[in-house]
Amino acid sequence: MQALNTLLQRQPQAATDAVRPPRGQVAGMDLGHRWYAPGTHITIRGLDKRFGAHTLYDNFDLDIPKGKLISIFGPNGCGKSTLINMIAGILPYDRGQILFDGKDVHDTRIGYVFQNYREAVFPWMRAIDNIRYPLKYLKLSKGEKDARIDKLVESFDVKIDLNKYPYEMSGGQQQMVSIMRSLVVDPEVLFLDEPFSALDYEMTQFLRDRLQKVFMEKPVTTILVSHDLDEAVYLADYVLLLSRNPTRVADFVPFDAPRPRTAETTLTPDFLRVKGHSLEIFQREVRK
Ligand SMILES: Nc1ncnc2c1ncn2[C@@H]1O[C@H](COP(=O)(O)OP(=O)(O)OP(=O)(O)O)[C@@H](O)[C@H]1O
Repeated sequence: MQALNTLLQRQPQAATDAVRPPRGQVAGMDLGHRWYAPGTHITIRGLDKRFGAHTLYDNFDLDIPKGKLISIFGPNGCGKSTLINMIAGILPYDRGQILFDGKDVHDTRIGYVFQNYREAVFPWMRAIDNIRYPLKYLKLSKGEKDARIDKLVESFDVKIDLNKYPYEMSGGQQQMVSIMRSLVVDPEVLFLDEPFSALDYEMTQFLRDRLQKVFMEKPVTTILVSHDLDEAVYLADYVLLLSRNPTRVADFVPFDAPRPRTAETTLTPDFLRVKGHSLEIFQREVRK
């Protein structure tokens, strides 16, 4: 709950001299001593993370493109959640730099959906108040806030009564509330840590489709951790395959099937090729 509160209460601050990146740290320019390409949103350089004597990340570099959905897939315990938590600014790292368009995470609006929705939604608030909650930290008029909520409710095609409390809702409905709450701030970056793994198939399909719809309306840089390779490929613009520790990028595989993707997408040669290739890399890493 602590991490959640920190995230929900984080307001983008005006850039100050203390947090403004040094001259030259803009997309397409030299970031310190390394080049990064135009179109890059998040740059990770020289990241180290240790848990006690165990080195999880050692001088790790990664570029994440803007407005794309990246699925992270890799062996158990390779550090998928640790990576997104470090990028989202809720877990400290030992060394390195993570910048968003040259900005610090504290100057970036982010949305985060946790796997465990039961601990993520506020049980004492109605669904609608859960969704509205992060807006109290943004400088918007009441009319603007209402308009945001109305648009989200419309996008998600919500059929349930949002005046209900979480305990009156199914797990899938609670996770939908959690996803809507992460989107209401109009995030620059959206983090999804296994958001569907505890949900039934029907609800998973529904929420994947809603997410795709929102993403098509406005492509927001999204980082998804998934244990389901079909899901990882189905939703992704790129599948980031991680190795065993110390964690490296094993591959970064593009998948550019048109959206919205449907059940038919999973039967296309392109989908089967990307999935087959990803599985091969995964099995190679697991055997190491
Ligand atoms: N707070 C912590 N203290 C000590 N070790 C930790 C901590 N958090 C994670 N680890 C260790 O770091 C490694 C990576 O954990 P992480 O949860 O990031 O992996 P993951 O790839 O998301 O795992 P999974 O596939 O099981 O979801 C694991 O070995 C884990 O035990």
